Amino acid sequence: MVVNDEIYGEFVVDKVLEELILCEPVQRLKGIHQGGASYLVNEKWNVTRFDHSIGVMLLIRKLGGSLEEQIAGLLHDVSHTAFSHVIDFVFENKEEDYHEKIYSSVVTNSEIPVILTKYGYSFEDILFDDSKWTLLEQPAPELCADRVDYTLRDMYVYGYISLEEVNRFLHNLIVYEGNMYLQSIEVAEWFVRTYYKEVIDFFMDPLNIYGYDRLAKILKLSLEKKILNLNDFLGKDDELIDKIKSSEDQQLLSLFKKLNPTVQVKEDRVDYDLHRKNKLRLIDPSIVKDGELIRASELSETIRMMGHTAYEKATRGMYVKIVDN
Ligand SMILES: Nc1nc2c(ncn2[C@H]2C[C@H](O)[C@@H](COP(=O)(O)OP(=O)(O)OP(=O)(O)O)O2)c(=O)[nH]1
Repeated sequence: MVVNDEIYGEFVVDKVLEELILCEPVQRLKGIHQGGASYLVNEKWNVTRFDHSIGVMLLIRKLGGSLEEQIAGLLHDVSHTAFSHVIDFVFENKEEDYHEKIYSSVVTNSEIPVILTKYGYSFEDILFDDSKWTLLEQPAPELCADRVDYTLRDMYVYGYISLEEVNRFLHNLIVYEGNMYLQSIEVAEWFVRTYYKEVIDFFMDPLNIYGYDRLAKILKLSLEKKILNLNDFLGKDDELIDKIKSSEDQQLLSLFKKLNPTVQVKEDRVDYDLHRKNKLRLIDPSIVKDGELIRASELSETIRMMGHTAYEKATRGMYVKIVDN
């Protein structure tokens, strides 16, 4: 099977990956938007968990990761519920990790174990201990395939960075003692700037904050009214919307009308209708220099400044005034 990705290019993938890509739990991710409510307030903010999962798998492969780690990368988000992280706002889950809590049950109850067993792999060994996949996941503030892919993909597709810049970054990325690092401080500065465009400017864009708030309210109310049950969240975004709309509940229908791309909102810290904080996400990648690892912030005043600004903005949160909805 040939997989074509707009960031990493074209690759022929192994039979086991092909079967996993085509299985229902992975295909379902085509109907789960990466940015949750984002596509409802801006049609262009439409990256899916499928695009990201393929990207993570290919980035691991590009960096020489094993087939097992590529499998773990492809499947790492398979338990994301409809609208991705919006569920964390429905349940006021500050760790934003609902999908991780249900991961083993979603995988175990799917066809994934049978596929992996058929190819001689143990699904528990590959999928239930991320700590051995050092390219796939690393605690912040380091880089890892998950964090790098969602940043490059969202920022490239939404028009904030060019493919040329992405390629310059990818050429600078190396694997050292099993982890990914950068070699140049200039490239580290570019990535840190891009990461904060993603997790501060984009996540905290007043329109995104508004979309998350409205959609979380709609979903919460739909659960309370028993129009949705928790199992429905294992379906796709559109299926949930259809189920809510077909209930013909007037309160929910009128809330939905106010969730659309013509809404106008702005930041206003004095006169505001909503305020929200996201999980704090900070980045400070290590650089490999003469066989030694040095944190980028130790080498760059610019990176220290960007970190302070991001910390301030994230801990203050976003105050949103609804201008017209
Ligand atoms: N618009 C928007 N998108 C979000 C928000 N939170 C997460 N996302 C989307 C954008 C990214 O593509 C992606 C990042 O979340 P993931 O579940 O893929 O990564 P995770 O939270 O494990 O990343 P981390 O370890 O914290 O770097 O999800 C949010 O509050 N607003």
